[in-house]
Amino acid sequence: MAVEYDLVIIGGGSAGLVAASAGAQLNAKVALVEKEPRLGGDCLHYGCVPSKSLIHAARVAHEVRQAATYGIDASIHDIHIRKALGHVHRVIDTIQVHDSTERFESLGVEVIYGEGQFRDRQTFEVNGRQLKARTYLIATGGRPGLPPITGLKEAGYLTNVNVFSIEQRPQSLAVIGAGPIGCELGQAFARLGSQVTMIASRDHILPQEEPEAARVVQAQMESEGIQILTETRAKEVLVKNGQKVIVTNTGDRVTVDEILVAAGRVPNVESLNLQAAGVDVGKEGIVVNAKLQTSNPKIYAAGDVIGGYQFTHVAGYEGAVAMQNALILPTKKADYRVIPWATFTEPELARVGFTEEQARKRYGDDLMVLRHDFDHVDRALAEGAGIGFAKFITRKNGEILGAHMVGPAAGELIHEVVLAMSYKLKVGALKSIIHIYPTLAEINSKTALQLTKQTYAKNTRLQNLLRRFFDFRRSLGR
Ligand SMILES: Cc1cc2nc3c(=O)[nH]c(=O)nc-3n(C[C@H](O)[C@H](O)[C@H](O)COP(=O)(O)OP(=O)(O)OC[C@H]3O[C@@H](n4cnc5c(N)ncnc54)[C@H](O)[C@@H]3O)c2cc1C
Ligand SMILES: NC(=O)c1ccc[n+]([C@@H]2O[C@H](COP(=O)([O-])OP(=O)(O)OC[C@H]3O[C@@H](n4cnc5c(N)ncnc54)[C@H](O)[C@@H]3O)[C@@H](O)[C@H]2O)c1
Repeated sequence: MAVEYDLVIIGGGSAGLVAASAGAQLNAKVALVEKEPRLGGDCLHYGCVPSKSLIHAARVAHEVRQAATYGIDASIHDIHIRKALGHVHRVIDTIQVHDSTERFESLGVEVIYGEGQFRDRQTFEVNGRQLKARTYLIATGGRPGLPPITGLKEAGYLTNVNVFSIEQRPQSLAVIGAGPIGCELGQAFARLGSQVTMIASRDHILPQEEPEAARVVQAQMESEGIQILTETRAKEVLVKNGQKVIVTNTGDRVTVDEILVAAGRVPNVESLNLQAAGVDVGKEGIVVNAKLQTSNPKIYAAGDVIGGYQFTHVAGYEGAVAMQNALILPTKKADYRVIPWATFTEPELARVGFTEEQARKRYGDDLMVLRHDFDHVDRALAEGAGIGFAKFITRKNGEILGAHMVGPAAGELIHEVVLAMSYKLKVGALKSIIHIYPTLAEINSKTALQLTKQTYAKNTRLQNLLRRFFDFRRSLGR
């Protein structure tokens, strides 16, 4: 039976938009279904873009506070959160043009606004229309998860969905969850003048990261006046005298004006009637194989809705892989060997590949840990940013297994290592290219040089040989 579309994509966020634009440019007939009245998804409206824009405003405030260090008399009279959020929304509006309906329609994508559901394995119904496609891509993303905290709903709370629309800056803010959302926004609000308390379930913040790198961020946040309660879980929320009181498992009581919940994400699957389509859902989201096919091989899924690495760049990559498999032949496997990411706190924390612990489990003693501190990078010192370090984990032969950077511009600097890992270059390649002086990027060559230094320090035979060689040459007098 003939069908109307080559590909129907459900969800117009990072994964769906990449798939839609690439699919249409291949001349396939593509429809894109989006439940909100605009394209862009979480990243543009409630995630990466607003958070990084607010972080920028917060950094300006922080730098004004630091100005005296450089002999500049400056002070903050007031911080107008609505104006800071005005900057946030101007950035969103500017980027929205790139993700506009008109742009996608001009590429040949049929954009349909509405929330639909599968009727059977090949039919998706939206706005009373029955769409029939040869293949589908589900890219409906996720939403904030709500931990089981008694009284939280009744007391009211913020999440990344409504925090960028608040009218007033909370004088005091508790952040439940110390993952990337909690840390980025917690530090931003603290710098914008809120008294912030973070409730962290583990013994340090950012538990997905290399622990010693996460601790550098934690120390900086604490030095800025953020209170971090570690190994603590929010259990209950009470309302007293118009304030919210969080009762924790350790018996602490945190009294605040507002609560920001940043305690993980859940996939958007409920409204799609996936059972009718034969699509299985697991604990993390829609279950896919390496080619991003669901249990119904004509239906693909990509982005946050499949769990895994929940980043815009990964969603876009998965969208492209799924689109190619759906439209051409299902031969391409998603390759997660080299996936970088960064948390945009200050200092930034960036990572690619294994942590030291993961690498040790896999490679045992065939491991080198190379480290260089930013306080030995001249440019970092010049900029008053000599905090943090780079740590590369390699095999003894120089194969790079992972890299962790915490410090100024870490999210930019990590890309040199990403390139090396992607093209299977050994760590020596980072040492041997000439880096511009004085740049932050020198940290890459300086860290890579540690392999040579450590190897040489252990090789007493070579050291003795060289000593004798130079003794001999001096004895010749020429
Ligand atoms: C506060 C915050 C900060 C972040 N910062 C970063 C960052 O700095 N860098 C980074 O890489 N990642 C960041 N992320 C993660 C990033 O936003 C996500 O990984 C990314 O948006 C996932 O893209 P997606 O296409 O899977 O989902 P989304 O972008 O969420 O898109 C899903 C789309 O599907 C639509 N939809 C949902 N259900 C339906 C339905 N039933 N029918 C039709 N449409 C539907 C939604 O409305 C949405 O438009 C951040 C996330 C948050 C919350
Ligand atoms: N810069 C970036 O790339 C960036 C920024 C923000 C978010 N993201 C993406 O969004 C995803 C979700 O971020 P997130 O920070 O919400 O989730 P997360 O899952 O990384 O962290 C949430 C933390 O909250 C804790 N928690 C849960 N219930 C709690 C309770 N009752 N009390 C105290 N702590 C509790 C969890 O143990 C966990 O450590 C991330 O995994 C990341 O992929 C990326």
